[in-house]
Amino acid sequence: IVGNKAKKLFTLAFIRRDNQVLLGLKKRGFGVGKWNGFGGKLNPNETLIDAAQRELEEECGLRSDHLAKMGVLYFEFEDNPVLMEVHVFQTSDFTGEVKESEEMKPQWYDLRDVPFSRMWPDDVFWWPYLLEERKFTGYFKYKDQETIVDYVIEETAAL
Ligand SMILES: Cc1cc(-c2ccco2)c2oc(N)nc2c1
Repeated sequence: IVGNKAKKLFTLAFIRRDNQVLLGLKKRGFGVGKWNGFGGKLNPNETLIDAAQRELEEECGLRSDHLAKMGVLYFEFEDNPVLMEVHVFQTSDFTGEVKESEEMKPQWYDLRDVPFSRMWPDDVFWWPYLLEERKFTGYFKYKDQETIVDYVIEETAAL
């Protein structure tokens, strides 16, 4: 399903604490106005973990040496040649103080109150895997930032 489009790597990290998850409200740029995990593009010569750790610290002030790989999500937009390959990480083992950045306004959410209506529409399909610590691989084709026209999600043995 991922054909031969040019793939661009991104990271996405979720911080857990007790029955809460830390989300960030994107203040500008891609996905502005949506709550999401923390992440972004890789710099040249950066590994996925390096990039995930860097973006986490830049966007919310927290650091972790224990980011566990939870899933890979592929996103494409109908009118866009790029295939986004987003590597999803999670940890409850972190240090530092939560701080707002220019990119993100962080806020703790109870897992029973996750604001899915103000997040990317694909999240409802894979968050159950994330919360149950089950590895997943997903593919979502978007028409626009609110409309999914096609998707596949599956549990993945090894990532
Ligand atoms: C199309 C799209 C992109 C991202 C993304 C970009 C960088 C990191 O993640 C998403 O994140 C989530 N939760 N849905 C997403 C959809």
